[in-house]
Amino acid sequence: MRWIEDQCAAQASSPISSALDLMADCARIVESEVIPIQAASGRISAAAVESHMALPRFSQSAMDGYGFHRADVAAKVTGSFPIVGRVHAGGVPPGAMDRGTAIRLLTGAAVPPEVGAVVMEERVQRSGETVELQHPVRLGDNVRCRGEDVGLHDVVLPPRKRIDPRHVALLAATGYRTVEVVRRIKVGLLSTGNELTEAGQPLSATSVFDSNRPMLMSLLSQPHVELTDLDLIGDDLDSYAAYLHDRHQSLDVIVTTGGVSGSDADYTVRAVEMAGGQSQRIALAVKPGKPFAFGRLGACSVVSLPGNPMAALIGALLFVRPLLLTMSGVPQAPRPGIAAQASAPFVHRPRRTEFVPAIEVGSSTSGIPLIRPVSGAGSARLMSLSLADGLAVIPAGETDIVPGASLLFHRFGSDFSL
Ligand SMILES: Nc1nc2c(c(=O)[nH]1)N[C@H]1C(S)=C(S)[C@@H](COP(=O)(O)OP(=O)(O)OC[C@H]3O[C@@H](n4cnc5c(N)ncnc54)[C@H](O)[C@@H]3O)O[C@H]1N2
Ligand code: MOO
Repeated sequence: MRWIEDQCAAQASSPISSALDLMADCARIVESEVIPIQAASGRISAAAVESHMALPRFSQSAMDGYGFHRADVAAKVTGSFPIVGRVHAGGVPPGAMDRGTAIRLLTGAAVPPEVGAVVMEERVQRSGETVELQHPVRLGDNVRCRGEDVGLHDVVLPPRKRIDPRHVALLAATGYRTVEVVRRIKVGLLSTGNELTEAGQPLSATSVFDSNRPMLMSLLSQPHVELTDLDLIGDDLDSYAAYLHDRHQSLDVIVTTGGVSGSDADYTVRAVEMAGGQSQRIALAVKPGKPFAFGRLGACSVVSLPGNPMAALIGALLFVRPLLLTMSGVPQAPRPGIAAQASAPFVHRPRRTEFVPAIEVGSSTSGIPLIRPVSGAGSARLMSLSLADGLAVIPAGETDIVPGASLLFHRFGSDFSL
């Protein structure tokens, strides 16, 4: 395992990328499994899937209408055509079709090879068993050609791609019933702190409800993740270490919150070590979210996030979700975000990249979203966070942001899927 002690020693705090690099270096890509395609939405493909067929497999009518001979279409013949047959979707076309005739075709029907175009039924006059074509049509009109959608051997599912219902449809249309996906990453979540109480249990005068674990359970409840609730752990080093030792073998990742900032009452790093693993505390140049640790217990990665709720959320967004994708073999993509403009000051002390809960208040004359900080935000506060539309990012090197200045903004919905 490559640690980053040198960097930490050189800088009072480490950039976000150091923690990501450290985790990526240690992350192992998990195995794959084969599952029914109906269950594959949200899972990550393990390998490229090629089509064994062209789509459409045969030329099809795109409309309910009439097919005309390609020689007549090419010669722009109009007038009255006897109807010599009828093909519905799934039906088999009759034998060879002569010039000067028309064939009734329903949407999806196989188009006989002689047909050069299909004319919608609304565009012709039908009387008895003849059809009147008043205007010439173009070759190929309303015909779906064999292979125009998918070619034989086209990749219908790229590797390491998050599968969604569109891919499921494409797999089904090309005849697949199952697909090979990355197995779900087994993640255990625990909260630490003697002050914490499970919602629904009586509170003592100085205790607080555990909000981090429910928050992270819902944040990480994703199709490519198999979550285990590891409950609340009190501030007792021996039992914390014994618990980690017991539980880590069946998990790929343990995420902890609280007890990581390094005081004599913060047990997480020591508990990982006492359980037989290693853990590295890193002071990150991120606000909120500075105290952080990453370690290994056997094959299980242990990500330790700070206890303050907003800091825990930022840590999970910045580090835990990317780690789970890395373990699924998905290459890290730059975090999305949009350019926004400050409509009010953002107070910022340099040194840490700051994520500020912000509200969209409109857009500038050039269409750029205008944002202002939510009042009363803080690492330990939840109301301001829940009122925000997203997080504004103030780079470590900046000072206060003045109205009119540009800012990167991550919408909770589109950028973080909250
Ligand atoms: N002397 C220092 N004190 C603190 C530092 C520091 O650098 N030096 N860092 C501060 C920062 S920044 C943060 S963030 C917190 C993180 O500390 P810990 O990770 O050790 O977390 P705790 O001390 O256990 O808890 C902090 C705070 O959060 C509440 N908490 C914890 N877990 C939960 C939970 N599951 N649900 C709801 N609330 C939770 C806890 O009660 C505390 O109020 O440390 C600062 N201190
Ligand atoms: O950085 Mo702490 O993580 O501000 O709350």
